[in-house]
Order: sequence, then structure tokens, then C-alpha cells
Amino acid sequence: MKVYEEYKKKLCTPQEAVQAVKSGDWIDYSQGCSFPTALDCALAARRDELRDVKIRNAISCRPVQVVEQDKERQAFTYNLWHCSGLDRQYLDQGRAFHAPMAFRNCGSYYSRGLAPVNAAMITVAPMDARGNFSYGLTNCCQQEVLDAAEVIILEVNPHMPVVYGMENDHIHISEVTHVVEYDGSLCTAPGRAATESDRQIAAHIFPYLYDGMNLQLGIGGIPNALGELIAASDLQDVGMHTELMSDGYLQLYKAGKITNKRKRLQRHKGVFSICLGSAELYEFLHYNQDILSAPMSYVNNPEVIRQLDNFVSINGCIAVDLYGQVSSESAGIRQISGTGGQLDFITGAYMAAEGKAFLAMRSMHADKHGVKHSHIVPRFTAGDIITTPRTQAPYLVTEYGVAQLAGLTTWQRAEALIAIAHPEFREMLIQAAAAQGIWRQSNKR
Ligand SMILES: CC(=O)SCCNC(=O)CCNC(=O)[C@H](O)C(C)(C)COP(=O)(O)OP(=O)(O)OC[C@H]1O[C@@H](n2cnc3c(N)ncnc32)[C@H](O)[C@@H]1OP(=O)(O)O
Ligand SMILES: CCCC(=O)O
Repeated sequence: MKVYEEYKKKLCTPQEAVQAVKSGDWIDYSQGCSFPTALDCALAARRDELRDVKIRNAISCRPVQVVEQDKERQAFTYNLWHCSGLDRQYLDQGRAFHAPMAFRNCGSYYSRGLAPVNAAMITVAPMDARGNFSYGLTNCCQQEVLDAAEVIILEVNPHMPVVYGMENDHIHISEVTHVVEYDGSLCTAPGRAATESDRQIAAHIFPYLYDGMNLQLGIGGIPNALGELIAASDLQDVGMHTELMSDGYLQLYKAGKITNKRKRLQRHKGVFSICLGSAELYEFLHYNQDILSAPMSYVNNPEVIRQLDNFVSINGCIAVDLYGQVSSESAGIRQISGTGGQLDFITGAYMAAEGKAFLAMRSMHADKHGVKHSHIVPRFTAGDIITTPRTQAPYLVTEYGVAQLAGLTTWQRAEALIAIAHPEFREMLIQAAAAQGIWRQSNKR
């Protein structure tokens, strides 16, 4: 068979494949749990011969060897579209940089030539008899990256599920420069377990959910708690249209909650763009005809989301100020996460008939010295990054309730947000609101 001959011709060791990289190059790794483990090790081993090689990735799920082995950071610069807990450590230590983006636009940076790619290194499922390799867990911006790349190196992993896609879900052997094989386990990222306060927050959102909704759950503990709550509820015929496929959705599928039968687009199919989860979730996706992967440029497009009536988007945030500006990605200048798909889904959910978007957070935290900090703040301080502007602020949720901000004046917003602040901070916030000129004498307190 011709495709197998071509495969054999292109098959080489990781060490041979990474010889394609030159000093000064830009390299893209496939994102999230599709991390190309063997190629990363082989590239890191060239640290003494290479200079100024820039790598782009997002949500690193295992130690990254081009970071770990290049202590002097002479050979490699690691850049992140979005951050995992491990990435936060790299950023804190000055071993990585963040690249701001909204996920619906990420692919266009490549197709418009704004993000050049000398070599793409991606993990795929084994080749089928027609010569195709499934992108598996990560559809994301894969196609745009590959279209932009001068050299394409596949890391074939037998554990990568074959995932059906709407479009741009596989690559053919004829388009590939090199193939390497790696039989190690895929990265897993089952997500942070829900805490008691996550559950309290989820319980406030729950009354807004209804049968037949199209559900997007984001990253973090609160969306996971919602997954648990819906799985144990009487809700029926939930539709899945989400950027992130997580174990929360696996729970919902197992509980029979997701049927997708009321969706106006891709009826009977759940749609996602990137999967971060457990080995059980990966197995569930393997040749699963009920689920489609699609590019971020489609899944996160507000024009697409708009067509899904009854859309409910639930994401996490870090802090909100009394004007309704939301930071979901930084604490001061400390980069914690990324904009990701948050703004895309808030925009699309608002446009959908009966659509709603929720941003949820704990009302406060205590730092390592025991000092308590309110997550509802009078105003942001220098360095805080605004992820969602106040003009698009959706339903904000804490353990103390829900504040719907759209359409409200500044003094109404201040009142609504102070009502869901931690009680210990409410008086301070009222004083601040008065000093900022956004508190009326007749406001409730
Ligand atoms: C995926 C889709 O389908 S679309 C869109 C989804 N994406 C987004 O919404 C992007 C932005 N949101 C997020 O990334 C997440 O929801 C987060 C980061 C806001 C919350 O996620 P969680 O996993 O619940 O966060 P968690 O509470 O564990 O905190 C993560 C880190 O932020 C820190 N942090 C969180 N809140 C604060 C705060 N107010 N002040 C200081 N630090 C904070 C924590 O200490 C922790 O740091 P560490 O890893 O060094 O310990
Ligand atoms: C994979 C989740 C990325 C995001 O926050 O959008």
C-alpha cells in the first residue's frame, strides 16, 4: 500500500526529526494534553547547539524539557497562549512568557502570517488505511498552525483517541515531513476537584438552568461542581457546545443528561475543540460518533454560538471591581490563566435567544499570612488585566448569590456586587463606592 511505504520513508527517530530545527526558528507544539513528549525531549537535548529557538504552546500538562533543561535560557524561549498550574510556575520563575489572545482569533494569527511557524510538532493518533492521522484531543488551531508550518513533524501515539471532526480534524501522510513514534502515556488533566465553596456557588447558578439548554462549562473547580450538580439533577436533554471537553461532561454523558437532541446546529452531536481530562475520558472519545471536534474559530465564534438557543455559558473568574470589570487571568501582574474562550462565549451566549453567561468566583481568599482579600474590589490596581470589559459583564456569582449587571447603572452595579461580596468586606466596599461617586444615599445596605 502506497501510504504505508510513504509512512516508512518518513519514519525516523525523534533525534533525527528535530534536526530540522535551526537557530532562530519558531516552533509550535500541539496544545494541552496533545503535548509532543518525545520531540520535546529530543529538541531539549540540542540545547548546546541551538540559539534563540522560540516555542509556542498552551496549557502544559507535564514538565517541558525545553524549559527544564535550558537553565540559562540561551537556546529556547517558551511562550504560552494559555496557562496551566505548571505554566504559572514557569511564568512566576521567569522561565516562560505569556502571549495574550482570545481563542476564536488564535488560528487567524497563523493564517494571517502574524505568528510564523518554521516547524510544527504535533501528537496524533496512528495512521488509518487511507493515510490519515486524527488530531485526537486537540483540534483547536491545529489546522492553521499546520497550514503555516514549513516543516511538519508528527508524533504518533497509540493512546491518542481517534476523534471524529466537523472539519480540519486530521492530516494526511502526504502533507507530513517526518513521523516519529512514541508509546508513552498521554498527558492527563482531570481538573481541580470541586470544594465546598464551589458547590455553594454552583447551587446559586442551578436555578437558572433548564431542560434543553446548550451548555458550555469552562476550566476550573466551579464548572466541575456544576457538572456534579447537573448529573445528579432532573435536568434533561442538555446539549454540549464547548471549547473545553472535560471530565464534567463525561459525568453528564454517563448520567444520561446529554442527548443533544434539541440543538439547532449539529443535532444529536456534542461539539468541542480541545479536551483536557482523564484517560477514561480519552477512551470515551475514541471512535465516538456522538461527539465531534471542531476548530476554535468555529466553536468559539459568537455568530455560531448565537444560533444555539438557550445557551448557558459558565466560566470562572478571579476578581471584579465595582464597575463590573472582570479579571479572569491575572492577580496584579501575576499571569494566572488566559482570556481563552471566556469573552467569545460571553459574547455569543448574550446573542443567543434566552442565552445567559455566568462568571463565578469565591468571594474572598486568605493569603499565607492569614490576611483576607475580597475578590470584589473597589477598583482594579495597576497591573490587573481586564478579561471581560464592564460593557459585557454577565451574571456574576459568589457563595452569596448572583448579580446580573447588564443594563445597570454604576450605582446599581455597586449595589448588586456589594450584595454578593463577603459580609466582612461590605462596609469597606460601600465606603469605597461612596468615595468613587457610585453610591446613592437611597442604595440598600
Ligand atoms: C474553556 C471554555 O470552554 S471557554 C472559557 C474558559 N476560560 C476562562 O474562563 C479563562 C479564565 N478562567 C480561568 O482560567 C479559571 O476559571 C480561573 C483561573 C479563573 C479559576 O480556575 P480554578 O482552577 O478554579 O482556579 P484556582 O482557584 O485553583 O486558582 C488558580 C490559581 O489562581 C490563584 N488565584 C485565584 N484567584 C485569585 C485571586 N483573587 N487573587 C490571587 N490569586 C488568585 C490561585 O491561588 C491559584 O494559583 P496557584 O496555582 O499558584 O495555586
Ligand atoms: C482549555 C481552556 C482554555 C480556556 O480557558 O479557554
